[in-house]
Order: sequence, then structure tokens, then C-alpha cells
Amino acid sequence: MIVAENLTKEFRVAERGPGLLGALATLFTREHRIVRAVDGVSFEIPAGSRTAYIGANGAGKSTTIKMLTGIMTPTSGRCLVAGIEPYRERQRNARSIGVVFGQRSQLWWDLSVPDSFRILRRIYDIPEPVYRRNLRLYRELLDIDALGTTPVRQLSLGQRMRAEIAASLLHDPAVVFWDEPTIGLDMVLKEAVRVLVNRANQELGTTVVLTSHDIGDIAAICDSALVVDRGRVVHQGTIQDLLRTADRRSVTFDHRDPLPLPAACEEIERGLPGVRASEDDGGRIRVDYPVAAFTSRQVLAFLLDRFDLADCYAPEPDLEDVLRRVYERDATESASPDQPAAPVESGAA
Ligand SMILES: Nc1ncnc2c1ncn2[C@@H]1O[C@H](COP(=O)(O)OP(=O)(O)OP(=O)(O)O)[C@@H](O)[C@H]1O
Repeated sequence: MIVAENLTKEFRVAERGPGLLGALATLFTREHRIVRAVDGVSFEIPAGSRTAYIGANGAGKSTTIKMLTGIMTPTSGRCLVAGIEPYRERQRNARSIGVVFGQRSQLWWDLSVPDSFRILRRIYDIPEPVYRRNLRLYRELLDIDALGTTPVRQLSLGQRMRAEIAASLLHDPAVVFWDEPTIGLDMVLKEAVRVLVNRANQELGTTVVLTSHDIGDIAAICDSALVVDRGRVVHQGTIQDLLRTADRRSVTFDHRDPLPLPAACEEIERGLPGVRASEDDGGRIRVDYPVAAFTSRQVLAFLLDRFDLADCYAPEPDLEDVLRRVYERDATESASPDQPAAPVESGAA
């Protein structure tokens, strides 16, 4: 179980003027401003869950992960990972967690991947059967042998990320924190990484906390989501809960006889004000409606009344669309500071 209680992190940043002179002046200036990267965040992540920690650029995700992994100490509040306050007991915490930061390496730059793994095995005191089992898995899924004896610093980004991901799971940690883990990976490797982490979750009960802008990773790995904005939690619940916050939904239908599509779309938009009707790639009509104005039942009743439907389906809202709207809404709210921050929604955490 991971708990954050009023977790806050502030940075003191020197004010800097424009240009080179401005940059030089910061060396002597006494003017600072406080950036509150994480602002009283509270949440609970149950053991064994797979949680996406999501938010727009600069929302405070990496800073939170750094506190949860013990790299940074909170300005106030606290967090617990499996009962440990990570920044107070860094070494004990490190034994039960695995970490991938897309931008940083946990491997030894001048050593090869097999050498790095041998060192990690000693550091974590990994039992022989566990070490062998995991290496077998990495051979099978990540083609780890192909990295050979090349020093880590000479690997491509994608090759290094394969090794980082394997290293984070090598000691069967209770929790993995992955911050942008699939940067640089091709589609086949992305899929392999998803299989690997889902296997660890199902077979060993590994808790997964994933920070990513990759919607494919979020949908394939996570069952719940924590959405942060300007350092605050604005949504916590299942991915399904998040999808239910969509403000537009759609219905797509096929007509029994060929229809004059532009005229049909116009008729729908006239009959249901605020709705958008358009032809999709397969020659069907797609009707997008605002959920605040219509229920799916009302839209369907209208369509059945006016058209001779051959087939009809209502797809799940698109996670990418839902997140884009959350980020757009948050950006609009930050542009008008008088408006209160979005409320915290809670679902099954
Ligand atoms: N060491 C630091 N010193 C000063 N400000 C910082 C520092 N680290 C982060 N910040 C600021 O804190 C805020 C949150 O940064 P953070 O890296 O946690 O965001 P993020 O959600 O991980 O963003 P991204 O999706 O772009 O990686 C940003 O405004 C950032 O500029």
C-alpha cells in the first residue's frame, strides 16, 4: 500500500531577467520565488494495483515519484511505501521498490548490461532461482542477450530502456515506479514490456505505478488512474471512472439503404442541437453528442425514429480524448486564476 498525506514539495527558484545579462544577474540576486510542484496531495494506492499517475507537463508527477522513491524529501506532509517513509529509510525502501526514470539510469555507465545485473544481484542479494527465472524471462521477452557486452553508455535509448526495465524488476520488488518507461521502444518491445509488467503483477502481486504520456501503455497496463493538475489530485478512481467523465460520447450507425449522407447529417444536427454528425471512414454516420444535453437513449430514440438503422454501436469514449479535455480544462483554469481548482472526484481507488 502506498499512502500520500498532504504531500507538498516546494522549490526555491532564482528570478532571472531576460538574456545573458539576466542569467548572470541570478548569480548575485536575492530575489527568489517559490514553485509549489506538489500541493498537499493525498491518495492511497492499494497493494497489487496498477495505477497510472497522469497529468499534463509540469503537473508534478516526477516530483511526487521522486518523493515516493526517497530521492527527494517533502517540504511538508509525508508518504509511506509499504509502511516505510522512503526519504527517511532510503536503503530499506530501495529493497522493496524497482524504479525506471526515462531520463536517468540506474545502470553502471561503463559496464555492460550483464555486469550491471551481476552487481544488482549482489546488492539485492537475489536468490539464484529468482535471478535465473528473471533472466530467462528477459531473454524471452526483451531479447536481452542481444545487448551483448557493449557498455551501457554506447547503447541506443531503446536498448538502454530494455535493460532499465529488466533491472527494475530483477529483485522481484513489491512496488515498481516507472516514469516514462517506454521512451524509445518500438511497438514490439512496448508490447513485450506490457506483458512483462502484467505478469509480475499477476504472478507476484507487484504494485505498479506508471507515469506516462503514452495512452497505449496506460490502457494496456493500468486499471486505475490518479490524475494530477498543478500539483493537486483532480481525479482518483478506475480507468472506467475516468472514461465516464467524458463530456461527449458518440453513436455510429449503418443505414439499410444508401443515404444522401450530407443531408442526413444536417437533419440530425437540426433535430438534436449541439450534436455533431459526420461520415466516418467506413461510410457510416457518426453522431457526437454532449452528455450534458442528451442521454444515449434520447439520441438512439431520435435515430430510430428518423432512419432505418441496419446496425449501430456506441464505442467507449476514447481515453486520449478524455485526457486531452482534462488537460485543456486545467490549462483554461490556470489562465483564469480566480476560478477555483477542479474538485477532487473519487471512485474506487
Ligand atoms: N529541481 C527543481 N527546481 C525547480 N523547479 C522544479 C524542479 N523540479 C521540478 N520543478 C518544477 O515543478 C513543477 C513540476 O515538475 P515535474 O517535473 O514534477 O512535472 P511532471 O508532471 O513530471 O512534468 P512532465 O510531464 O513534463 O515530466 C514544474 O513547474 C517544474 O518546473
